[in-house]
Amino acid sequence: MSEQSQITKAYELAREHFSRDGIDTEAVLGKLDTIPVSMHCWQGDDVKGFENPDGELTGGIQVSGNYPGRARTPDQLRADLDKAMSLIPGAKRLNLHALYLEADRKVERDAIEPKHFQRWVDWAKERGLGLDFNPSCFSHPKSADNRTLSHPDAGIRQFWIDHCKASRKVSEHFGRSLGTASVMNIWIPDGSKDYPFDRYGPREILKAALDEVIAEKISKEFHYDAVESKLFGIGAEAYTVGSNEFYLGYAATRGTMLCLDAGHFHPTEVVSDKLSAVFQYVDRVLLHVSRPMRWDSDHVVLFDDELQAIANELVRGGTLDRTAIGLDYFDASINRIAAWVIGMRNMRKALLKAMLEPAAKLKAAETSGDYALRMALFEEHKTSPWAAVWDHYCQSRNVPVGAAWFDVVKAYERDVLAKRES
Ligand SMILES: C[C@H](O)[C@H](O)[C@@H](O)C(=O)CO
Ligand SMILES: [Mn+2]
Repeated sequence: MSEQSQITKAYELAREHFSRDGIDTEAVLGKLDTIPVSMHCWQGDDVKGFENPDGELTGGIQVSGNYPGRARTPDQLRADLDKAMSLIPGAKRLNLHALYLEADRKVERDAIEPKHFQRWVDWAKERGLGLDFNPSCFSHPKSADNRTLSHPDAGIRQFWIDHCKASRKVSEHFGRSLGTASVMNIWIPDGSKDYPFDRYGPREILKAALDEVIAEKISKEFHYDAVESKLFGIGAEAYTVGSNEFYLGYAATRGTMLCLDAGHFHPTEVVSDKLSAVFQYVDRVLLHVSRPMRWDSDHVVLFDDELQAIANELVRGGTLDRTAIGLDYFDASINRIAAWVIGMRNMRKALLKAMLEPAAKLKAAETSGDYALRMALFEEHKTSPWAAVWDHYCQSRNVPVGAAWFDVVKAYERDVLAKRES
């Protein structure tokens, strides 16, 4: 029997298995197809961008590793994205940072315009992709002292306010051009290395600055604002202006999205437990799915317990429609395209596995207080034939099944990446 027929046969058995719990796997796969995952452009070039690629990465985030083949031009990055996306099933978006503009001369951040991203828009349109956006408030001389939107100097602060305002115009242009709203996430590195005297003042300034940034109404048909909290950064260990409490309050009172980055909390805290809490107060959430390793290390997303717990929460809580899922990590120590593919496939795998849970039985067991049954069902689902459904999903969506995608990445590495300057 051919491998293709084996996959189909295994799927038919799995389909029967899940139908016994009233789950229609075809309907699940149809739904899965429609859930977009936003792939972050910055995994492809170690967060360097095209404004000043030789500049230093600042803002308390770090890329480690020196694997050859990094994209050095927008065309190279787009080619790498195409290759990665061809190996990932389901709906995808691309998440761009302002650093990835294209211009024939230097454009200051407060002067970026939609035209500097038009080639990205054309590329996305040809592929039927949505675009998301981020102002880049780091890796710049004006962010050197770890203050941007909360800067005490009104001139510097205004520069960053204007950058964020200009970014909203770019984001709106994405939404208008592509017919799908762009989510624009504001993350700033503002904080301090050691204990500050004044924790209140900078937060008061930040609140006013953000209010100025979002003052102009933009239709949600085209654009959403999101704000991303953080616990600490390198060089900002003692105090982060945009903390979780700050942004939760901001999003709840201003009606913006709240961005939860899986690496931005105390190591024993998990985003999966926060979702059902914040959804009581904010309408929409942006997820930065990442993998912290002892700190906000931005490791490649694995198919691990927390990823599954995040997906379970979105499915069980019925909040998928209120969530924008994006990835956020940057690993320069391995093939960068493989890093994208692994994380993106894992995200979708976790969503699929969550959608195949015997939800009705689990709910009934919990409601009736039969916690042993609940535990048994959880445990049995771990080894249910969900992986056969995943293989069929990949096969039927014309992307490689199993690790076959890795051969494609290796061939691309040999034929394309290895020929790039080192
Ligand atoms: C480059 C990203 O915007 C950045 O990683 C941000 O989202 C973040 O998580 C900073 O720690
Ligand atoms: Mn993030």
